[in-house]
Amino acid sequence: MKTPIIAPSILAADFANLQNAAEMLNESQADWFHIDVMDGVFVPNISFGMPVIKAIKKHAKKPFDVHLMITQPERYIEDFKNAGADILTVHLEASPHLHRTVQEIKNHGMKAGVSINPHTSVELLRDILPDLDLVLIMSVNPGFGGQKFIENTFNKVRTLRAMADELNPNLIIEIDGGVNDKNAPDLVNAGANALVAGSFVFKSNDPRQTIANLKNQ
Ligand SMILES: O=C(CO)[C@H](O)[C@H](O)COP(=O)(O)O
Repeated sequence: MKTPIIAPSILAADFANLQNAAEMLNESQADWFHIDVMDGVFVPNISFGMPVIKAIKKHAKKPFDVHLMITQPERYIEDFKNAGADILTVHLEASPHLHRTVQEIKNHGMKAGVSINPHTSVELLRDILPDLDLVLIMSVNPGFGGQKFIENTFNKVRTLRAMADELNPNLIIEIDGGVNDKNAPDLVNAGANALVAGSFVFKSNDPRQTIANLKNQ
């Protein structure tokens, strides 16, 4: 089995100790920091924004994989670049001119990702797929950590990997929501190559070991 990229989600960390969380991730086998930005409009929850990302960046030694769960994300591309984003992912459902948004992200020197909600068909990505570095498939309804993984995600990963083999073989397929040591191997076998894990990592007794286990199963 191929070794996946592991991107622990800061959403599940102790917000009063984000420096500790960053140092733990620096020392772990995590590949990226996953940063969830929520606006209370696109999703029914508010997380944090640019100032908090900048503060974490000061202590981080790995790329920032920033997932925008906000409406019209094109308004803030430069701000997230300045805050420290290396990969910027926007929702297909939130950006009416997605092609332009993706080009703008790349023009700002970041890798470009598009995310889809559980109800959105991967087929809707076909025409934008050659332009993307990453697709993030939500395996829970976005807005909250700690939810149950939606099993239909496996079908979506298989369909998307087949599309990517044809249109964009280097595409990173990232899964976000309810990821744990039970579903991770099957996700990778289905074609995913990046896994976000929030609660499973940060609520475990030994987050560093949990990350190592996810990476090396
Ligand atoms: O994007 C998210 C929520 O919208 C979180 O990244 C995702 O839910 C991961 O958290 P957990 O691993 O606890 O499910």
